[in-house]
Amino acid sequence: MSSYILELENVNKFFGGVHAVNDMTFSLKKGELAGLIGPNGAGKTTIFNLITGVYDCDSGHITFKGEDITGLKTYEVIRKGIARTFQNLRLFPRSTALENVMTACQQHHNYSFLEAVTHLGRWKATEREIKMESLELLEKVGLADRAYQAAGTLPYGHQRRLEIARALALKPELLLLDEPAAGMNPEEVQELNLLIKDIHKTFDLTILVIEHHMELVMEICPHVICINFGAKIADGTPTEVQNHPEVLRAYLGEEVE
Ligand SMILES: Nc1ncnc2c1ncn2[C@@H]1O[C@H](COP(=O)(O)OP(=O)(O)OP(=O)(O)O)[C@@H](O)[C@H]1O
Repeated sequence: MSSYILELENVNKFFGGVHAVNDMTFSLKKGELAGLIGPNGAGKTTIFNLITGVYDCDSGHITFKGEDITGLKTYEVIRKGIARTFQNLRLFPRSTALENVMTACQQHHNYSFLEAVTHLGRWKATEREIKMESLELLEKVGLADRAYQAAGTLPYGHQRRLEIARALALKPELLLLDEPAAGMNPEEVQELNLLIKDIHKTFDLTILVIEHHMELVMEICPHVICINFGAKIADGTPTEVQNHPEVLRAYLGEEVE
């Protein structure tokens, strides 16, 4: 069996005339903390959408833990052990932070429809368990004191942390983070770096993080993949990628942070 947890093999995706993902091939080893970088419109989010079944690949294969997951529906991909956060937050803004996490936690617990509507049987004990688990996750991401606040009223940086807690509630083996630092100030970015490193270790996760800013990725990811115009242009250590002529060219005219 392959030692890779995730493998993309010659994956292609077109949107009309736009070749958004061009013959993409890369692999992640189990337990890696890897970064996917590239300029605006390079195809990073589309790759996440292909992995998570939001879009179908036009050709190529995606393998997770040795199993071909190409063409699976999003809920099936989640059940296999892949969770993600979104560039544009997808929280339930009127629900509390706790409720947002509990909703995701419920995926892993069983009680019947009848038990749910009557609040009898396994329902009470399970709900208690889900609440405890969710509170622990909120604590992990530094939001314990915000548990009962409506998600939509949390500061932006906190909402991003809440999205991470919600993704962790799905108990993934592979976590995909789509620009988790977007909209954060430098201090928040530093705190986020520590959080990503911490959850990577604590939850024994493989993490792939999309980042437009090189600095964040270079600081926390020992493995970096750089793409431009849908195609991979570099794949290696931060130093290898940072000094790669095509990467420098891709970022030329953009601020290399
Ligand atoms: N649903 C869609 N329909 C049409 N074109 C799309 C769609 N999604 C993405 N694209 C196009 O595919 C290309 C890659 O977009 P994508 O969002 O994956 O890039 P990105 O690297 O994530 O960019 P950013 O850093 O700005 O988020 C772009 O040209 C984009 O306009």
